[in-house]
Amino acid sequence: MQGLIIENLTVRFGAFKAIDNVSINVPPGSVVGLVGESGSGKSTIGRAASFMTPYSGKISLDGKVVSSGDLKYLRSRMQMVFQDPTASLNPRMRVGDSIQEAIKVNRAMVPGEVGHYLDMVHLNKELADRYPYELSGGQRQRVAIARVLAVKPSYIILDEVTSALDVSAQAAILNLLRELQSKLGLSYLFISHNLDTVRFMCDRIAVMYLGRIVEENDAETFFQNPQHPYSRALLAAVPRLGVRMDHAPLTGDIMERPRNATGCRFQDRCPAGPKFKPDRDICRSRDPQDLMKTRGYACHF
Ligand SMILES: Nc1ncnc2c1ncn2[C@@H]1O[C@H](COP(=O)(O)OP(=O)(O)OP(=O)(O)O)[C@@H](O)[C@H]1O
Repeated sequence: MQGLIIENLTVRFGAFKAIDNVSINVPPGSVVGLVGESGSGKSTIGRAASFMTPYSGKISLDGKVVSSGDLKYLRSRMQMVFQDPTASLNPRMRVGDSIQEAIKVNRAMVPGEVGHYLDMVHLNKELADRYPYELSGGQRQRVAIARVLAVKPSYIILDEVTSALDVSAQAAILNLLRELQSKLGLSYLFISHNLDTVRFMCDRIAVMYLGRIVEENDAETFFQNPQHPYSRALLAAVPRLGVRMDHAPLTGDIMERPRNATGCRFQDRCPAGPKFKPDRDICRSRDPQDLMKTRGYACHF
């Protein structure tokens, strides 16, 4: 059967059972959200599926059961992006070298490929010469995504990928991930405690509570009519919920980085216009109020 299929996964840390017999299926081309409060076991599922944590149970990718002996196969088909891009990028490696390293894991590099992957995540090719510390948090996360894309995986586990970013960078990264998903036909296991972002991103949602999945449903049903009392409590704890961009924009479009002296190509739509300084090369508005006024139009940076 096609897809990332996790069956009867159990993870123990000593006597503590962090994951208790969890099964979850990420069909090809879909985005499945994993939500739940802190400590419920979301990240442990992601780490176990990537063989970073020992587990019992069965994990298969497009019909092939994978084990710790199949790491090369697994890494070529499935990749993971973490909350903190600083931790996943080598601080001593220039951005371009870092992407090149990821490309060369499975194949020979084609000239211009580094630039191609920077382009895919909407970063200027000139950033290839910079070190991670010379980038913003949003730019670093884009580089982490570019590295993952360079391996050409079909499945990506995204673990709280926007949690460390400010609101405008969060919106831009979410838009980028959706764009890449539809363009490349990727499948995501999207781990988040933020129900707004989950609603924006996901087709299906699984709810974790104390190491177990207590509800799994398609996204709209989950938000309209949650079945489990814990799901209802989780939703009730959110002061305000957004909706998917297709219906009414939560995060809107992405403001492009200014490409020339005349500035951002969305400048005419940017209510933060007076704050925009073309000479500074970035949209200056990072104020959530501005984002709300713009219905979420957010600059990349
Ligand atoms: N290496 C470890 N050793 C011992 N216990 C661990 C380890 N990793 C995770 N745990 C425990 O397993 C449980 C699940 O942790 P996990 O990080 O998966 O939760 P989470 O839902 O991702 O939380 P958060 O949203 O805060 O990241 C927690 O009780 C945590 O303390």
